[in-house]
Amino acid sequence: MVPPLALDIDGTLTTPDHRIDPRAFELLPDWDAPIVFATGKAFPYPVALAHFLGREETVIAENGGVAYVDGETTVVGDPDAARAVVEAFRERGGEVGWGDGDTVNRWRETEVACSPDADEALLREVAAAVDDVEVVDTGYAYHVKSTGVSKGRALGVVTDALGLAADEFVAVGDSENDVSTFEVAGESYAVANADDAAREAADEVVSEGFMDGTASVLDRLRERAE
Ligand SMILES: O=C(O)COP(=O)(O)O
Ligand SMILES: [Mg+2]
Repeated sequence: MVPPLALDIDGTLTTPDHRIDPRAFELLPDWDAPIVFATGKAFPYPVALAHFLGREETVIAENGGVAYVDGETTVVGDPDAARAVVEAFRERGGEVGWGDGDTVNRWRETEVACSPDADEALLREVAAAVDDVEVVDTGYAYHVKSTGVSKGRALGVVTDALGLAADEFVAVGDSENDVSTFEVAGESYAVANADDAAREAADEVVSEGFMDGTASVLDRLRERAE
């Protein structure tokens, strides 16, 4: 039997230019165990991915702020604190940086994401003045979020609902927001493009980057199961 998976999305199932790698549509629909998509993106993104892969919508969004399994949604974190930080950041001249419309934050319920082009030093300075709020850099955004909210904690909520233990899962990821997943999963892999925090936390750093790395892990898990 192949193991259940906890998969990050950006940097892990994508190409270097941020597209879903087409191999996700070959490798994941028939994976014969649960898959949890665990992302920093807002709730609709992993739901849509699971939907279009023909998988159960079992997802963690907003770095653990939102978890969805078996039709149940769990929301944790203090969105008002995150919004207050971003408001103060704006008052001091900072820009969230996604342009008009801002679909990155439109459906976000527990945190606020700023563009990688945003003024990181100013954002961190403003956030440091507020209790229980932190800034997490995924390489794709700076997330202003409640401390204590994490993908790893949300994975506990999801695995309980599935009647599984987190340590039965194999996790693949690429950044700081995957460290908590790596800590609770039974086995963890960082792809070659991973940041230092993810590399350090992973059981293994694979030699290929992005979906090449993830595909190599999945191949290995399948061979092992045979
Ligand atoms: O939304 C981000 O910043 C990163 O998303 P990810 O957790 O799927 O890599
Ligand atoms: Mg990622």
